[in-house]
Amino acid sequence: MKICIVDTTFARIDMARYAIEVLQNLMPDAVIVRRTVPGIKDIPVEIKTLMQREGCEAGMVFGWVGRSLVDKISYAVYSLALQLVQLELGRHIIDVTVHEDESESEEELYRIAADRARKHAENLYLLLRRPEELVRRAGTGRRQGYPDAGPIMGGYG
Ligand SMILES: Cc1nc2c(=O)[nH]c(=O)nc-2n(C[C@H](O)[C@H](O)[C@H](O)CO)c1C
Repeated sequence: MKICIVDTTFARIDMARYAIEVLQNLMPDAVIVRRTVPGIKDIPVEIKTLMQREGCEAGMVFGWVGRSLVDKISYAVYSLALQLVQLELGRHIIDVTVHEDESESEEELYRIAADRARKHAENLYLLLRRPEELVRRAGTGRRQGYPDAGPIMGGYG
């Protein structure tokens, strides 16, 4: 089992290292192949060609989006491209992205980034190895980077 990972030099936190720790713990048999590109718009072609060349079962990508409108437009373009790559390959590529304006505090941004990377690595493990556990978690308000929102209990319908 191979997992492909692509991140960027634009990012201000090494998010991939947190995800790799979790993946190695949950899937010690998995081989992890990692590449780094300048920014998010360079990720789609890199993750696609890497997954095709390496035969990865799935991928994870780590992006950092700046505060400006042009940054956010770049993210929208990248996000669509990533969807197309997943559809073309028929493979999951988990998109771990931190938006720099999610917090004014660098400490909080660090916490968000590490939590999101770790939880999405667990999500990838569940997608690949424990799909029934994800079904069990349906509708439970899970979040990455923040505490879970939790489920809205019945009794309203
Ligand atoms: C405007 C902009 N914003 C971001 C960003 O928020 N995050 C990021 O990772 N990269 C950004 N880039 C750079 C592009 O992703 C890419 O690296 C360059 O256009 C070179 O291909 C650009 C050009």
